[in-house]
Amino acid sequence: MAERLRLGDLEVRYRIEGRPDAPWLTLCHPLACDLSLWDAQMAALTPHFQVLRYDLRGHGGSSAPPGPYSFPLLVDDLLGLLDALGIARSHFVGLSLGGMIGQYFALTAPERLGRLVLASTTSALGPEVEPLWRKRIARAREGGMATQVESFLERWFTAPYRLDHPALMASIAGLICATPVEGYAACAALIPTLDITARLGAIRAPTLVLAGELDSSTPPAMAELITLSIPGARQDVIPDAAHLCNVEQSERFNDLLLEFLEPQSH
Ligand SMILES: O=C(O)CC1=CCC(=O)O1
Repeated sequence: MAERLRLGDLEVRYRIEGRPDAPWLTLCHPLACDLSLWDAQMAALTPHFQVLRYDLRGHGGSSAPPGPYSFPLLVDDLLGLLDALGIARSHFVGLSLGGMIGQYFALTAPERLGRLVLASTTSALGPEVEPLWRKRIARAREGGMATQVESFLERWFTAPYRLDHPALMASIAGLICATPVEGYAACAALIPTLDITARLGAIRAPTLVLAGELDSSTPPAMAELITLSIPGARQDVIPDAAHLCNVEQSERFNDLLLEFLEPQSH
């Protein structure tokens, strides 16, 4: 069952599942989603870890304080949550926006981090994407989150997968529509500002970088740049997956997580 706690200006919704005696593993979701985005991982992870998943500021059941937000603020939220729950150290899996937060987390509080998985993410999209994100935010403000659904689903899943999974597409569309416009706008505005590649050499956590082979939002080349920048990082490309590779190829994604996180060694 999800719980809530207050951290300063933020009420955060989170869920803890898994083995109480096992190492902590924290899951951080993408833009316009919530903690349910990890549902397809839970059966594989909970026998081995104490899994914490939470809704980002401005998303799901967490509150949406007015923007602007910043990556350091999103990391403060995460650290506040870990502190409040008495979690000294956790592995971390972040996908897309969650992976951007993961890079900041690794640099800000290395002593709180075990192993790091950065999935479908980037260390810099480049200033040229700023007008695109500005337009998306403006459309969401004018017409609501329903205006974002079609293009998100097209970027997040391959066409054959969308056609074969209409009920799942409807449920993901529901997540997008349920995201408060303010929270979406404040988080989406951060994406074109990300420019952290030059700092990644300071990350010491063992790191796995995952990319969907067919991801047009954060293609494998962006994963490769992260992998080359973090000392000792490993990379895997997941075939037949677009941006939300943890959903579209959940079995392969879960296998790669478990292989990297080596739960039996704890
Ligand atoms: O939706 C996209 O195209 C890419 C994206 C950036 C941050 C995020 O969570 O998704």
